[in-house]
Amino acid sequence: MSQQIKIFDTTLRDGEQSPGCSMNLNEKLKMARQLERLRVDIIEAGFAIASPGDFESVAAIAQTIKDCTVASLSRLVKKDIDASAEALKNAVSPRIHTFIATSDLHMRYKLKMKPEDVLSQIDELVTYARNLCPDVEFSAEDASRSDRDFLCRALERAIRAGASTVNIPDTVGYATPEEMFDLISYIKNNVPNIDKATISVHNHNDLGLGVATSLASIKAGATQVECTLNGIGERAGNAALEEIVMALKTRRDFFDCTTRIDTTQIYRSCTRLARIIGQDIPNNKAIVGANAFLHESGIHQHGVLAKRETYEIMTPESIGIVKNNIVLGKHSGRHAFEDRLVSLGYQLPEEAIAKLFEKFKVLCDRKKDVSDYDLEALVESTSHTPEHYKLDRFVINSGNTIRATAIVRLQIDGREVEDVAIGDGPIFACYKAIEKMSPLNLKLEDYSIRSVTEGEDALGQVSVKVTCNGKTLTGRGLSTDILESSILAYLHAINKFISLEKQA
Ligand SMILES: CC(=O)SCCNC(=O)CCNC(=O)[C@H](O)C(C)(C)COP(=O)(O)OP(=O)(O)OC[C@H]1O[C@@H](n2cnc3c(N)ncnc32)[C@H](O)[C@@H]1OP(=O)(O)O
Ligand SMILES: CC(C)C(=O)C(=O)O
Ligand SMILES: [Mg+2]
Repeated sequence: MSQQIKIFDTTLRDGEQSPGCSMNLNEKLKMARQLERLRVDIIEAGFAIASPGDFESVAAIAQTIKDCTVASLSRLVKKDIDASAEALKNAVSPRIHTFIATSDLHMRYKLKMKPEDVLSQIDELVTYARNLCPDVEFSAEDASRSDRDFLCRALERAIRAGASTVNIPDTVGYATPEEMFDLISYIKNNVPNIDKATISVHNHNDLGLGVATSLASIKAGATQVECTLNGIGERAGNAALEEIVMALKTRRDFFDCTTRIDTTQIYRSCTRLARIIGQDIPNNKAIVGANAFLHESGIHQHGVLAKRETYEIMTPESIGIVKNNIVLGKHSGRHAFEDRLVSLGYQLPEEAIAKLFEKFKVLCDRKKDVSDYDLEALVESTSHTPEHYKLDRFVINSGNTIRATAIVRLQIDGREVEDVAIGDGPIFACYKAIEKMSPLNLKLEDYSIRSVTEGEDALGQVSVKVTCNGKTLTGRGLSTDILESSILAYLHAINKFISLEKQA
């Protein structure tokens, strides 16, 4: 019988450790609901001790998600474990995930602990975690660079203390696929009672091998794999969920493994994440890149026309790319609009649908046909952040021989405010005018624009990264006018800062 592999998604924890990928509470909840629809087995919701915001997100996800286990990360430290247990107290299926490094390098220079003390800490604190939660995962950080026999002793002690999952991370993406295969085989043969625990892997992508080492580990007998959507994560990222899942599905003949994943939710999950964090998926990204199912050259086109399988090993439909024959536009009514939202996987409250329908109608005046991409962009860019700063209107004077001048009028908490500024280009003139109206000390770190759809009336989505008081947040704006999208993106980031400050 095929082996079922558990998919442990850490987009909201390790993924969020990726620079510029921070998400606020609403964004994390939105992603967690999507991960539930994707049917991952475990959602790592955060690191509860890390900050009040992280604690709150773990607690909210634990409370909301019913069909997946919800995990919170903790160092092998009492107060971290307590924070995880507390944040997870309302979860249907909670998991405390606790870790400590087992490599000489980490123990000596980072933890400044003797190996024997690490083992005692495993005995004491895995037991402590197990008394607070029936499901405990233990990770041996930097396992792939650890002394194998010491690693086996650490895993043995963790299982004896009550861990039901032992995770063998390739923390710095150093291992080759063959080495990971050997390591998992060695652990299976040398750790007493290993059959009482699920063997998991968590592989990083520093050498671009994260997916390959994960698949090799599965081949050797690991039955849980930790991964993230789009492969986001610390440094070069983690193994990409969509690549692992589709490799197992497409090459079932080779791996003989299944997952619980609804693969038709993959495309939606990856694009939704990309929109939320404001990081585009590269065109050539495996599975979900824009080019993944395109055929450019004549010989390939000829082959695909003759028989699709000549150049396609999976179908776009299998990851949820669907063509729709009902065209949404200015003459569409609320029923068709709502129906399309549901088919795109959005279950929204009445007021949210009503607000979106209004925006949809405004968009229809500017755009002939509204595609699924437009609609998704509209939903994703509809801010759940209270709009303290709202755009009223703007006027720009710009040209190739003059510096740009922008007059921007805002509603700030209902008050009308206007200012003017000169800048290098129209966008930066607008940003300067906004900065003059705000007491915040804002610094634009990154700006990117992309066309969400095609044609003259395409929607332009602007993503900005802005730093203020040591925090970096992203903002997104969407419009058929790129100057308007740019202003909306900046205001979105400002509104997020203000909401964060009000929460603190
Ligand atoms: C491989 C990974 O992805 S691990 C997860 C990485 N993620 C994060 O670090 C994000 C969240 N982290 C944080 O918010 C903070 O680092 C906190 C709240 C956890 C700790 O903050 P601080 O108390 O200020 O400590 P700081 O981060 O500077 O240093 C880490 C401390 O934890 C210790 N530590 C690190 N890992 C572990 C562990 N697994 N178990 C026990 N102690 C550990 C370090 O030795 C160091 O101890 P010291 O303060 O006695 O020198
Ligand atoms: C905390 C552990 C599982 C981790 O993220 C790593 O080792 O990369
Ligand atoms: Mg990691």
